[in-house]
Amino acid sequence: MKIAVLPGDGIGPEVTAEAVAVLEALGLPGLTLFTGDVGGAAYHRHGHPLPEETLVMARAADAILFGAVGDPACDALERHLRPEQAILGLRKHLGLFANLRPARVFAGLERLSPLRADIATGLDMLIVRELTGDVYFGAKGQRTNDAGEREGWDAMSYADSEVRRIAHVAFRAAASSGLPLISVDKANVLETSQLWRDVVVEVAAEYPGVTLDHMYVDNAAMQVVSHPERFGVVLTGNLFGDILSDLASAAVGSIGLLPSASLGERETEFGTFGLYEPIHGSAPDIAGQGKANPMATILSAAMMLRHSFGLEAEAVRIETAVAAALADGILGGDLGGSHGTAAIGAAVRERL
Ligand SMILES: NC(=O)c1ccc[n+]([C@@H]2O[C@H](COP(=O)([O-])OP(=O)(O)OC[C@H]3O[C@@H](n4cnc5c(N)ncnc54)[C@H](O)[C@@H]3O)[C@@H](O)[C@H]2O)c1
Ligand SMILES: CC(C)[C@H](C(=O)O)[C@@H](O)C(=O)O
Ligand SMILES: [Mg+2]
Repeated sequence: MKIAVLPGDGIGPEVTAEAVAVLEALGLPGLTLFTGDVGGAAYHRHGHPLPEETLVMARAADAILFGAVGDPACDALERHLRPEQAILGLRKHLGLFANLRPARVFAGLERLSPLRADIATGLDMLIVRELTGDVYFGAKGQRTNDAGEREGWDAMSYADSEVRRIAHVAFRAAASSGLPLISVDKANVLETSQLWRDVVVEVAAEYPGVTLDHMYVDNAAMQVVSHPERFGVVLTGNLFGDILSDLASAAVGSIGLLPSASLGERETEFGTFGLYEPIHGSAPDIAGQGKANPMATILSAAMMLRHSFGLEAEAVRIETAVAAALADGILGGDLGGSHGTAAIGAAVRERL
């Protein structure tokens, strides 16, 4: 079982080190880890945020554990050289179109949420975010318009097949969990969203047991914090999913708690090939201070064991240990506590 570990920038190396230590603490036989450069760290060393050798390593692995990329020192570089291109490039090159972002308030941990406890208690949703299309990957640029003014532009589009394959992922998740499905779009304004909605309705015919609703993204943002219990599986595009998942993380308590899995169609001998990362970024404001909460990355490692290695019991072991640490008051600064990165990692390992 080969895992490519790509720590990246800022707090990325700090949080991945703890997740790797958790994996090692499980003592799984046959686990081999390789480390590669991505992001600003790779740019500074190799002149490119996603060096060819990193891509080769990623392709050769059965799963990827990714930290975060992003470095303010690189923000003035041409876009194709910026750290963020590493994660966008990995998703695109590896065909990882299905991004699973579960957001859940653990039972008894409603107090971590800024929402009223009676509202927070119903928050348990799976955001299924399309990850390789939308305005992220359309043509873009800056130009001078006819009025002689500077203008920036980004083309948003989705092809039928792109919507269809991610819709199937969401419908399957809804069918197997018995949860209702809400598709989030902006079909009242955007043609891209109208096509999205039409395709989702077509796919729905294949899943008669799944309850489907559609919601405009502005309304969805409002309801995630006012009525989170209405959401089970949430199907949405790349941009809306990016925004809604940060919102959902705040409703849970912190962005330092939300993991993700990015999956494609490739199967290995162990499970589905995938990339696993916290939903947060490189957090330059707290990088290098040992303050980052590694739980999102540790929970991402649990998702890796589940989806890429078929190790459900070990995944649950990690998730239970994280929940136990939180219940015991092991809280990072992001949750109003004073535990540092290493202390949180150690506390999770003690509870495995
Ligand atoms: N997948 C990724 O690699 C990824 C994701 C998001 C942002 N980014 C990049 O990260 C950089 C910073 O972006 P940003 O500031 O908008 O978002 P961010 O997620 O890095 O940070 C937002 C806020 O949340 C806090 N935070 C984030 N993760 C935390 C953790 N584990 N523990 C405690 N606090 C945490 C940060 O300190 C900051 O105050 C940018 O370059 C951005 O492009 C990368
Ligand atoms: C860093 C950025 C490209 C990325 C995204 O927008 O997908 C991040 O915000 C995320 O949520 O993984
Ligand atoms: Mg994001």
